[in-house]
Amino acid sequence: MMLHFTKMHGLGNDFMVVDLVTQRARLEPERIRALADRRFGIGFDQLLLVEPPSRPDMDFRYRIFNADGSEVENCGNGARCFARFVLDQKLTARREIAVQTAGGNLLLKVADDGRVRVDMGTPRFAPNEIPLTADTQSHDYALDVDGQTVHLDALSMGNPHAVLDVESVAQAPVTTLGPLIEAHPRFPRRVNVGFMEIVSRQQIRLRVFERGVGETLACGTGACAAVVSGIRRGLLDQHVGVTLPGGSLSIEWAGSGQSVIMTGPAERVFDGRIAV
Ligand SMILES: N[C@H](CCC[C@H](N)C(=O)O)C(=O)O
Repeated sequence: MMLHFTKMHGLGNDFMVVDLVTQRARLEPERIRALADRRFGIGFDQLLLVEPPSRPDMDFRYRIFNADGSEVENCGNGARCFARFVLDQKLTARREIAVQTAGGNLLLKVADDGRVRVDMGTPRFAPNEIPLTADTQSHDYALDVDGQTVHLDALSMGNPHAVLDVESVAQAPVTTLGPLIEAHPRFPRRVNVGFMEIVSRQQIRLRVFERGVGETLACGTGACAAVVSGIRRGLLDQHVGVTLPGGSLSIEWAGSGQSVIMTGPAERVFDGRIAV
């Protein structure tokens, strides 16, 4: 069968987006990996499947799969592209959209200028909610990584994030340390690894080695996790600009028990169809 899709990106974090409201398809992990291949397939960081909701108070459900075929709980850049997609496809006319994900429910608002504001829910810090093997909750975990001790913060934005402070993202060991932490045994479901350079109390630079993908040009949940980590350690103010290799996001967090608010762009690149 032929499956229609739209290629989209949020600051260069790119997606294959599929409407499974008006189409039917079942994509196994092996097929997702093949479609994600940037030479033999379409090429993407994540696959986003748009489905009808399973609850009457929600407008849609959206499922997220990394390029390695693993299904995950949340995707910030994907949420913005999802909102743009359902409006462009006329699957809704609402500019405020409630969507279910495996990691929790999100509220999306599409502005007239096309930027999307996402209520990303509240961060979670308990080790068993990240998940992270640890005796007590902290914002400074010491991990033995290949014989060296690495200090990091860790939290959940629905999906797991580790946050490391670095002097300079340009010199950060993203490609060497990133995969070692991503697969570290103390993160039983693996982890996304953010390398944060604090520029001021209102500005950071960030690079992210994403679970199931590798380094991406941007990571929305990673930007949320880094800002939350900086705020809770007293290093950042409530509203922070995050500069990633693919562009900038605005992140706000008013503190414990409050939602993280992310605002940024979402772009369509092309429509296509592929045999599945
Ligand atoms: N790699 C992530 C999912 C995608 C997150 C990212 N693309 C974003 O914008 O939040 C994980 O395994 O949890």
